Amino acid sequence: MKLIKVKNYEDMSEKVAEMIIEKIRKTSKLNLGLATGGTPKGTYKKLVEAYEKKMISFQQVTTFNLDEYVGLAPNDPNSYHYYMNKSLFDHVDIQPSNTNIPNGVARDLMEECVQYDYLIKKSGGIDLQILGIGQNGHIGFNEPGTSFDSGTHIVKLDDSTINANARYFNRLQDVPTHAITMGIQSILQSKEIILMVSGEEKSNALQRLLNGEVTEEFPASALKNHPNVYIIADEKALSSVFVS
Ligand SMILES: N[C@@H]1[C@@H](O)[C@H](O)[C@@H](COP(=O)(O)O)O[C@@H]1O
Repeated sequence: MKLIKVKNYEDMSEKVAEMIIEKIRKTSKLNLGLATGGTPKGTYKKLVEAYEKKMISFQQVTTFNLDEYVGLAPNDPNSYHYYMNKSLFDHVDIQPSNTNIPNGVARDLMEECVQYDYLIKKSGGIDLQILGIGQNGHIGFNEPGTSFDSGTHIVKLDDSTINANARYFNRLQDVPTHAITMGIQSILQSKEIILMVSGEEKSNALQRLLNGEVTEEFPASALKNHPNVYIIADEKALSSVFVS
């Protein structure tokens, strides 16, 4: 894992947007893995700005999102479909048919999981995967204890995740209890991974990732088994990290 230190959220967003822009320019057909949550929002804003300045086009980009809440339809303002449309897809020239997000209201959720992994495989795999991290070390919605061999699957969210994500909902009771997420193995199959970490509330997770052991009890530690991971972390996120 290569650690790139940046000053703050703004610089992290800028840096990751630059890395994505470079990839889009260099690759004739890019499969881009995307994350949601507060962390990548600034990056999506920078990508929209770059598109508006005609610096990039998304015509040749296909996207695969990591996860979606079970039970939230695409037009639900708290769904990750809605988030992606409002944060990125509605503002750039990506073909809607090239955007993929697990369907949290699929009639057969198990089948949806199988089909999602099949779709990624059929498209040639993900070239670059963007990730955030949960305070408990989750990536996507892979909670502690998830097998490193997991493909896309349905998860019951940890109470700590429900509490952490409640800030995006009107009421705690509105946060779904389950989600559909790409598995650890699905994530590790990506050719390159960028993990974004910003803010003090992520500093313990980053400390454990950098200095702790590889264990299914801390899902992000699986990234240590991948040959091509960049961690872009800001000063607040690095505030608990012991430098040896
Ligand atoms: N499923 C998402 C993750 O993909 C995200 O990386 C993480 C951190 O979210 P945030 O960036 O809002 O802190 O939690 C959510 O639960």
